[in-house]
Amino acid sequence: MTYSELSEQIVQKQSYLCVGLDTDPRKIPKYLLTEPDPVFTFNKAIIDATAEFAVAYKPNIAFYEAQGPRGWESLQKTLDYIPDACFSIADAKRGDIGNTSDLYARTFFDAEAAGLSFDSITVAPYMGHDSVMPFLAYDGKWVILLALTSNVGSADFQRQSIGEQELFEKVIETAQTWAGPDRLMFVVGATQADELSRIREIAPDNFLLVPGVGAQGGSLEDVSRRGLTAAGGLLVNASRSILYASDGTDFADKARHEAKILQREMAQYLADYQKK
Ligand SMILES: O=c1ccn([C@@H]2O[C@H](COP(=O)(O)O)[C@@H](O)[C@H]2O)c(=O)[nH]1
Repeated sequence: MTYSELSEQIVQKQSYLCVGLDTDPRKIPKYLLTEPDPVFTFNKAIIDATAEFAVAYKPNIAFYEAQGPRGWESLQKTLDYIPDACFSIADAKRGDIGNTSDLYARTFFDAEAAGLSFDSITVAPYMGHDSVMPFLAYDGKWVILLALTSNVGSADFQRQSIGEQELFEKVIETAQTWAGPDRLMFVVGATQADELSRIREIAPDNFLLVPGVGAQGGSLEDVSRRGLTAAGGLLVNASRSILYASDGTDFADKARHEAKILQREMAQYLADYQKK
């Protein structure tokens, strides 16, 4: 999916909601466990219930890898089920020496390798340019680089000063020499909304993937007021608050309700941005 197609989806749906598919068999409604593939059955219902309000879906790969071969099968079926109009994100947080990153990129981008062809993958920047480049070798695919993450441990390294900058700023600035905003996004936690104005100064056009609203307590309003751009520029993720809104037979209805609440709020922030 291109930058302008993503931006058009945001306008069309009046939403920049990314639904995180962090599907844990221990948390899904018990009655689904008798299904041949409970994780896929759950994801299918969640996607059907939320597609009207979401522009992106983000399976977190850990939840699938933890299930072994069955998990990979659920992941592949889930990716195939995500509507073409929606942006898909493999939240895999990969990155290694180039030789190895190349295989990670093949795994998530080349359908002929592992059966998966995500639009994008999250990548850790710690090993530098040659660990990221193999992901950028795939035309039309996106790298979403961890910049300022939502967890408290982000202070350990990402907030450390190096010269005039903090490390996350250096990551954002340097990575922009590797690819343009049409191929490169950054992860910025919703819990870090205070830093968003500063981040927008150094990355005015890049989309930001923003996890941390809902279960982690980040404010959608703060993120939106500081992070929105003319193209939208945000994908705000919510996983647990949508997926596990109910553990009963009404789980999909409740998920839809939660997604709709977030979309309604987003529509308001988009309208406010246009008026600025
Ligand atoms: O900084 C980060 C980077 C990634 N995540 C991931 O996003 C979702 C958040 O889930 P919630 O249930 O909405 O809290 C999850 O997959 C994380 O691994 C993040 O939270 N923060």
